Amino acid sequence: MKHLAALNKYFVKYKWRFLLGLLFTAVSIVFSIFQPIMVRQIFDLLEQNLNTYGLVSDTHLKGAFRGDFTKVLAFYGLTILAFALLSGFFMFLQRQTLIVMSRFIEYDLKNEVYEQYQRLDLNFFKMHRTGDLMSRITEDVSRVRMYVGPAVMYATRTVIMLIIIVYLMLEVNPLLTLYTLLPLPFLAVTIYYVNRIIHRKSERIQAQLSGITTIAQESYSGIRVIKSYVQEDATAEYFDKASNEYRESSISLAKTDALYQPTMQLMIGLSVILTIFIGGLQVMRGNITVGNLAEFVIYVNMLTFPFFSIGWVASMVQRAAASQQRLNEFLEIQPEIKDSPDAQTVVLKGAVRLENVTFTYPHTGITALKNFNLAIQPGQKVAVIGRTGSGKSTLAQLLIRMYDPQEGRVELDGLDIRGMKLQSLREQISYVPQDVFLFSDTIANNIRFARPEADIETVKRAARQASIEKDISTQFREGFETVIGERGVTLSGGQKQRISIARGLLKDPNLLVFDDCLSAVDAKTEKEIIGNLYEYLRHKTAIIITHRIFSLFEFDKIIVLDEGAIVEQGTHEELLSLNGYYATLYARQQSGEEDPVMAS
Ligand SMILES: Nc1ncnc2c1ncn2[C@@H]1O[C@H](COP(=O)(O)OP(=O)(O)OP(=O)(O)O)[C@@H](O)[C@H]1O
Repeated sequence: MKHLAALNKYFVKYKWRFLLGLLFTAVSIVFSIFQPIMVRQIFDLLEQNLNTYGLVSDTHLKGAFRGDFTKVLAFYGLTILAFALLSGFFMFLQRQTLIVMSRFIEYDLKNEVYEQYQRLDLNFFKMHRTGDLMSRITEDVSRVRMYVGPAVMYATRTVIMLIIIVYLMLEVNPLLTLYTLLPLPFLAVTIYYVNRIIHRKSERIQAQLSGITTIAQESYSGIRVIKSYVQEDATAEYFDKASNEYRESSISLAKTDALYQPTMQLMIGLSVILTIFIGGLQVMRGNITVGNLAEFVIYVNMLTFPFFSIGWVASMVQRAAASQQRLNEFLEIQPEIKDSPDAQTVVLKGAVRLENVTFTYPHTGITALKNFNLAIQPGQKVAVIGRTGSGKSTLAQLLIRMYDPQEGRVELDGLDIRGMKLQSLREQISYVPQDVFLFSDTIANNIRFARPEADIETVKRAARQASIEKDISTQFREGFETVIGERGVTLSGGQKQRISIARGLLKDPNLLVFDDCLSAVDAKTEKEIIGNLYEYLRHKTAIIITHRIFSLFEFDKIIVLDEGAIVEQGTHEELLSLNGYYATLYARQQSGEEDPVMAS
């Protein structure tokens, strides 16, 4: 329960809505209480007057008596109706305040969780599964909403109702009150346990459903592989097995559900029978009136839902507490990569320096860079070449401070990047990653991702520089407004890479890092892009990570990485004359051979 205390700030934030909600609840209950009181009065009136009515023999007098009595009954009927309407109206207001408040809190909480996701560093995401991350923002938040909304609402209703009704009942007859209330706690306990069983079963069904969804999703996205390996039957069998398990669980839940209602009805029925039986005896003894008995029967009916909701609310609160505990733990995580208190905003010119940098990925223990040194002057173009897994991408990740090195320092313009504001640092570096990620949005919006205010001409210029403009305007009917992604057009690997390059170019900073982002582009287009880049990068610093040697591009420096350290460096000519790894790679590339070392 203590975990739920974290939500109190929201009750304070929405205090007026909350207090009004409580007031409406109380008013609605007060109006509903009049109904049994009025019924009691009608019964008592009937009891007292029917005997007298039977004794009257004069037809004229009998008629007048009946007329008056009908008027009284009509008055009571209309009053009960008016109170019921008023009670209903305030119940409506109660939901409009308390349930609406819970929706506001849900919205705030989702934003809080989402903002925390944005704050956390890459390491966190590497260590958690996407499914778990998604369930925090969906399932956990909605379970917590059940606490701040329905649970609070029903709990308040139950408490107020119990106090008023039990007081009224005790006023009439304490013994009858005891007997009437006796079965109701059993009802609450039963509901609590049945709810737990239902919840456990629903959880299992939910997990199975998400398993089925994953299988279906993978089958759709991997349909080409499935078909080409003729695995349709095997995949269908796999799906069938998962689907069958889901069906079994659903049937089991349906059985429990089917028992739920009748059990409840049975308990309520028992209560009513007990009330009538004990109450009847009390009436015969003259302790209470028939009106009291009728009043009690209505009270029992009015109390069943509150008792029912005790069990329900208890399991809701329990679930919400578990979810809130997970959320609290998550919200308390401090990202390792964050602004230091004295972090500076910088304007970068593009000087890069890595000094004795050693970096080990925390969750795998793989040391990707060892005692690494590199110095780049503003405006220089540097190529980074090396076999797969040699640490090239890691170098890029360290420059944009996705990770901090365990040893050594990374400096830009002579300043340790740990002393710079993260936003300022990342805003001034264009990083074109190896794995392209495009959003399900228009091509133009994908390109202007870093600068949403960029006009279409700027977008087109960036596309032209990345040699993708022609493809966009000639191949897609809606040009730059074409939506890409699941429900839009599918782009080729090379097209995606070039859109990603255009996104990086449009940002237009002084320092650019291209991480093997021309691997899916054909030789002719590659030549074209390099030609464009040559001009674009004239006054900028660029680090181009690549598998292939761009002999057309005159690099100030080419470094060859192996196992996290520089093994060769120099200009193209210098490296050729070394006759080492670079020279071998160049010779293979010139003769059109695949590089066996690279592919290893
Ligand atoms: N996010 C990560 N978490 C853990 N280990 C990683 C991560 N990224 C890379 N590594 C490991 O660090 C080493 C260097 O990887 P890196 O991605 O820097 O190599 P690379 O030279 O860019 O390779 P490629 O050319 O295949 O992209 C590899 O052994 C790799 O397995």
